[in-house]
This record gives sequence, C-alpha cells and structure tokens, in this order.
Amino acid sequence: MTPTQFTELTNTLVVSCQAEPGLPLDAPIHIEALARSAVIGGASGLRIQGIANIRAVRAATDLPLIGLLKVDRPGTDVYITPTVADVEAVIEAGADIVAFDATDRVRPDTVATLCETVRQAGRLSMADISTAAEGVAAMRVGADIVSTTMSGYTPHSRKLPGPDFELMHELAVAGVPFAAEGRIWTGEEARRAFELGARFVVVGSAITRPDMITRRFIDEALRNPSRTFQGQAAE
Ligand SMILES: CC(=O)N[C@H](C=O)[C@@H](O)[C@H](O)[C@H](O)COP(=O)(O)O
Repeated sequence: MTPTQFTELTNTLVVSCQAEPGLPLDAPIHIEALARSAVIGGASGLRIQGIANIRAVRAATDLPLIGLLKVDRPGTDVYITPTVADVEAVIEAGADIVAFDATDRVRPDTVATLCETVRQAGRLSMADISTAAEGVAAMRVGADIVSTTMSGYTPHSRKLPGPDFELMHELAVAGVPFAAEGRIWTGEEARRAFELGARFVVVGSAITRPDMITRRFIDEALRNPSRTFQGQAAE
C-alpha cells in the first residue's frame, strides 16, 4: 500500500473483527475465523484489536490489516492505541495501517508524534476522530486518513443512534479523506456513506458480534405486535 492513497481499499468494505473481553469470541482463534469468514464474503481489509489477534490474522491473510490496541493508560480517557509504545507494538504485530485515537482530549502522546512513529515505520496512519475539527487537525499533523470511529464516544461529539452522516458531510466539505465507521448496520447506510465521499466503509458489530445481532433481532421482533417471538426484550 502506498501512503496517502489507500488504493486497495478505495470503495470497498473493511470488516472490524473484535470481541468484548470475556465474551465467547474473545480469543485469537475466533477472531481469525471471523476475519477469514469476512474475507470469503468479500471484505477487502480487516480492522483488528489486540496484539495476539493482529498476529493471528496477519498470519492468515495478506489483505490490508488495520491494527489497534484498546488499552487503559493512567490519566487519560483515550483508549485506542494511546501511546507511541502502543503504536510500535501494533506495527510489530504486523499491521499495515495503525488506528489510534485523535480526539481532542488529554492524551499521553501527541497525535503528531503517533503519526510520525507510523510514518517512520513505513505504515499508514488512521486517525479515529469524533468531530470534523479533529479530522482537519489530524490531517495537518500528518495522518494519512481519518475515520469517524469516535463520533458519539467523546463528551463533545454528537450522540446518534446510527452513523454520523453529518460528520461525513463536514469532512468531505473540508477536503479531509475519511473512512466511514461506527454504527453502520445496513447496506443502505454504507451506500450513503460512499455517496457522502467515504474512501471505504468499516463495519464491525453488524457483521462480527453475534450477541448484538441476536439482541437486535429480538428487540425488532418484539416491537412488532402482530407477531409472537420467544425472546426477552432489552431492559
Ligand atoms: C468506539 C470504539 O471503540 N470503536 C471500536 C474501534 O475499533 C470498535 O469497538 C467498533 O466495533 C468499530 O469502530 C466498528 O464500529 P461498529 O461496531 O459500530 O460497526
């Protein structure tokens, strides 16, 4: 992959294969199986969390791999690849693209430093942002692309039940290259993201989190009074 172009991923679907700690799929063998299944289904790239998971998926495919590390570091709310050491670990595990939080919050290492670390290693940086201003700032300090990942997950961003299409529009108007990510559950939503200018679309939960998919099916069915459905409504 060549920096700033993301040609292999342009107009394609990237599947994020992640499992919450403690859930049954939270093991490298399962994450790798999810990733290989997504590839069979047509995914052009994968977004993988955790060093052991990145290693396992790297060994299984040559497709572009976006790596990240979710970790608690003292003194910060930033949890996606917060430090230079975390970036280096993700690179060492085999990621082609390193995703890290680039939101406007107290952080251990600057976004510029993280971008530079990725660049020096010959990889691409993906800055996870929650507002258009953060996207512009990340590109200014050297990010290769931004992703709308963090919209809804910072105190200062929009809280929406679905994808943040307004943020996508704002990024397009500002000329910021972006991936659309976060709460995309349907093909129609993915298509709209492309229409708004997304380079590629990242889908996670809707494809790789069976517990959430099951929950949605049950809730949807129970909302329809003309049918009976054996299941429990969410509280
Ligand atoms: C906010 C945050 O920590 N997002 C994480 C980033 O890697 C993942 O938990 C999400 O699954 C991923 O962004 C894909 O989004 P969705 O699962 O909604 O399709």
